[in-house]
Amino acid sequence: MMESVTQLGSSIAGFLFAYKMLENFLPYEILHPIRRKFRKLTASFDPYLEITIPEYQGNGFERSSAYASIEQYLNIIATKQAQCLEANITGQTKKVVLTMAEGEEITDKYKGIKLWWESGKTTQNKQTISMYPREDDKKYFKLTFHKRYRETVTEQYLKHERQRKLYTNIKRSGWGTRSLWSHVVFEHPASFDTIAMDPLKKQEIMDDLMIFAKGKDYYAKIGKAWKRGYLLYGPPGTGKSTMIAAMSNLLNYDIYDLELTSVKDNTQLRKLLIETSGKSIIVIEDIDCSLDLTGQRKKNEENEVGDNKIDKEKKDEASQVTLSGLLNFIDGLWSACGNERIIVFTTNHVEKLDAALIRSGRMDKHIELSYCGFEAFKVLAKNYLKIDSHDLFEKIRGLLEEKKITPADVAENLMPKSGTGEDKESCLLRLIEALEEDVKEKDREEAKG
Ligand SMILES: Nc1ncnc2c1ncn2[C@@H]1O[C@H](COP(=O)(O)OP(=O)(O)OP(=O)(O)O)[C@@H](O)[C@H]1O
Ligand SMILES: [Mg+2]
Repeated sequence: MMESVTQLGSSIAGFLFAYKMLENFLPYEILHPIRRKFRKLTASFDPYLEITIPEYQGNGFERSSAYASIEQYLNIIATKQAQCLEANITGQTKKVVLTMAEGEEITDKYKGIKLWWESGKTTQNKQTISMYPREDDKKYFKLTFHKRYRETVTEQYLKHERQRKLYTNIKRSGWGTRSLWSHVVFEHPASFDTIAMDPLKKQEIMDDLMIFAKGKDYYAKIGKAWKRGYLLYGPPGTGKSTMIAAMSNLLNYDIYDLELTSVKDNTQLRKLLIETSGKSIIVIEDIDCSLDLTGQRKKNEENEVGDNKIDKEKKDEASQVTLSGLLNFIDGLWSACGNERIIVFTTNHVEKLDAALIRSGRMDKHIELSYCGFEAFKVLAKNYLKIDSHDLFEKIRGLLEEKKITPADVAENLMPKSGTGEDKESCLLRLIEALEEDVKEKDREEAKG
């Protein structure tokens, strides 16, 4: 008896010793299955570390931004691999669609360190009642790497300089994801420095944003969801989209550009919004055009009962998102799961918007972007011509008081024509000419009647 115990003991010791020796030589691909089988036994010797990143964090309603960015990151790696794959399939015109089965792995390399990513899910107790339209399965990513690289991986690889992203809800399939969003890296030079508008108003907006971004404790104290809504309105070319880019650059937030017309219905809208991550700006541009938000839709449908089949099919393809669906999102789910998010609506026609949509509490701040005043002009002159003053400024000041011109048009006139070596004065003169031309036109129109 004693003998067999000793024997068993020595064979375990032998196994562990062999394992310990082998781990330095055996590739992970071979070692990995052994590890899995003998996990308990080898735990203390295991040279590999695992880090798990669950999809939902905190109370379970907050999609982790780490998970979201890993998903996107792995998508890029997988797409690159897919491109190689695609090149090998001659005569195949169909796109290779990569889907990652559970437990499947993808490898990555960072500074020569090999890393393994694995996607998986744990199935929750089906008896729990979910109030939110979220699946019961908890998805996660698992990263495995050799212990000796712990510091490099956690301090550098995982904190890899965060590139900001611009997400759109144009459907694309990808690696291991059923994500409704696709993204590109967001690089836009706009900053509040270069935005042409009244300096006091600009400062007020910047302060508002900074207070929001630092307001975690404040929002928690007053029991309010950490979110803020901005309505940017004004004519085309006054800098609404530019300001959104500047906001993202100021706060280091991702942008989710939500194209409402391609959202199927309210359910899909909810899904999209739940999939956004914290520290982000959700943008709905041209809110007045995106949707028939005035309740007209229902009436139209009633009138068109007798429509022929083709019309009906067309209508079915159209977005079924309703004003109340959007409001529910802003007030309901949004409050429950949307922490550290900014929502921005833009419109050229603020007067057309449904009062319910813009009542305060939904849109916290209304910002008007308007025609170019003298202060705004000075910012543009600095941006484009690198000047703070010029003899012609006074003349321009007078003309701007008389004439409505958008910052976009001023910018267009001020920009030196490339390759012509145009000097600053000719640029200013071109602007003056454009303004005078417009003033003359206005006079003519007035004279006509
Ligand atoms: N206030 C501004 N400050 C600096 N540049 C501006 C400003 N407004 C417009 N521009 C310039 O004009 C271009 C168009 O502006 P932008 O796209 O931001 O306008 P918009 O208000 O979003 O218009 P639209 O209503 O048509 O979407 C920008 O690329 C930018 O160079
Ligand atoms: Mg715009």
